[in-house]
Amino acid sequence: MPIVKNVSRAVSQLLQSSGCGCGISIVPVRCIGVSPRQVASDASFHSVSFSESDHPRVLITGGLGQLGVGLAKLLRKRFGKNNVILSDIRKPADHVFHSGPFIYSDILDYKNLREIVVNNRITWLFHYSALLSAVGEANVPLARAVNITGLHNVLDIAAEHNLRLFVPSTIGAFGPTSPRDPTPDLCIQRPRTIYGVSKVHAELMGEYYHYRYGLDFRCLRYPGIISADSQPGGGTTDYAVQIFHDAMKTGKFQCNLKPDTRLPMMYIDDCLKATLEVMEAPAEALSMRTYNISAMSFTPEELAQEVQKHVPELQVTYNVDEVRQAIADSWPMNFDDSNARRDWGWKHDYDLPEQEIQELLHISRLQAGVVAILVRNQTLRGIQRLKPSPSYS
Ligand SMILES: NC(=O)C1=CN([C@@H]2O[C@H](COP(=O)(O)OP(=O)(O)OC[C@H]3O[C@@H](n4cnc5c(N)ncnc54)[C@H](O)[C@@H]3O)[C@@H](O)[C@H]2O)C=CC1
Ligand SMILES: CC(=O)[C@H](N)C(=O)O
Repeated sequence: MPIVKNVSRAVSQLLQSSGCGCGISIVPVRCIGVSPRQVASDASFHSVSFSESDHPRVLITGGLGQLGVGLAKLLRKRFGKNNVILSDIRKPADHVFHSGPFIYSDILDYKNLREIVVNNRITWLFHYSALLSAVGEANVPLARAVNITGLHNVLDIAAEHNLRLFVPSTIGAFGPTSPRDPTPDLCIQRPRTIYGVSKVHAELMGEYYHYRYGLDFRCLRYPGIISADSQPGGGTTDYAVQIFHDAMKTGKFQCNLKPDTRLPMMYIDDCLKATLEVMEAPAEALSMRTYNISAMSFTPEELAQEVQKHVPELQVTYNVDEVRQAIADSWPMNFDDSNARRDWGWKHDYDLPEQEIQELLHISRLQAGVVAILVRNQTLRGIQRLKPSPSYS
């Protein structure tokens, strides 16, 4: 039985354009001063643009989505607040704006992105901007621009300025002809979404730039990510976040996938930990540049049963969204991440249920004014309705 150790805040924004930068439709003209083609073909595989004793200076693109704010928090703890710049095309919430450097950056604006990298002497770039699977199918031209043209901009700038570059890929980079249970790192990849196609493209382009120009490209294929205090951006796995909000807010949850749809999932802390670990791994340890990472795998029915142990009144119904279901049916059911475990010691912390609670992890207020008590263990253990905490008001 797969379990989640945390409970999420806020409602899902499935297919909501504002959460995904869908207002952006112009692809600016590129202004390349130094093409990656001018990078020496015998350049070192290792990015050495900063002294190993220094902290990296980090830029996160698309940082206001589900994962970026948490990543910034983790990296700031590690490298110092002012060494990590969060960027996006959206306006940050007050608490995000005041938590560390934030800058506007549209990844489709090559010149602006380059300026930011140069002026801030960036050495590591985490490229999180993307349109996810469901919103991508709803706006293919925009997904193509953001996920492919944007990636090209980032790759060129990273190569020109010797950055260490992290680009996340996804279980969505596989398709119906890939082995699904489990899915290894190297196998047929013929995804049938623009999201998946753009992610395979990112994997291949990143690896090409690595071998051709020496770009220090690192990539993890994330499962669906479950988070407590951030909203999902319009993907197929969003239901696994939404169920917690609905359990807390209304006691009713309508799932848009069939009850037996099994997908790989991961708690956000594991995802961000893996991201930092692979970026810090010595280059010699990396036998590949794109790795699967895995933690748990569950179906909506299994997750609902687990949540109902804690919220017995939760009513779950199913109203299948054909687009999402077709996507989910083509994705891996279980992910083989043995290469990551062998090469750089990847190990997840949050997994199938274990009965002992270790410690209270986190308190998050939901929109409805209730508070979820989140416990630290491999299981979702307690949800309580409390008055809003003043600290969140
Ligand atoms: N959340 C998940 O379950 C998974 C996420 N990933 C990948 O991780 C990365 C981050 O994911 P999330 O935070 O969930 O995505 P998200 O959809 O929540 O956030 C993406 C962000 O990109 C920004 N963006 C859109 N167009 C932009 C542009 N032109 N310039 C700059 N920013 C732009 C949006 O404003 C948004 O804040 C993505 O690349 C995604 O593909 C991979 C697998 C699973
Ligand atoms: C698994 C992903 O890449 C994302 N959450 C999506 O469902 O599109």
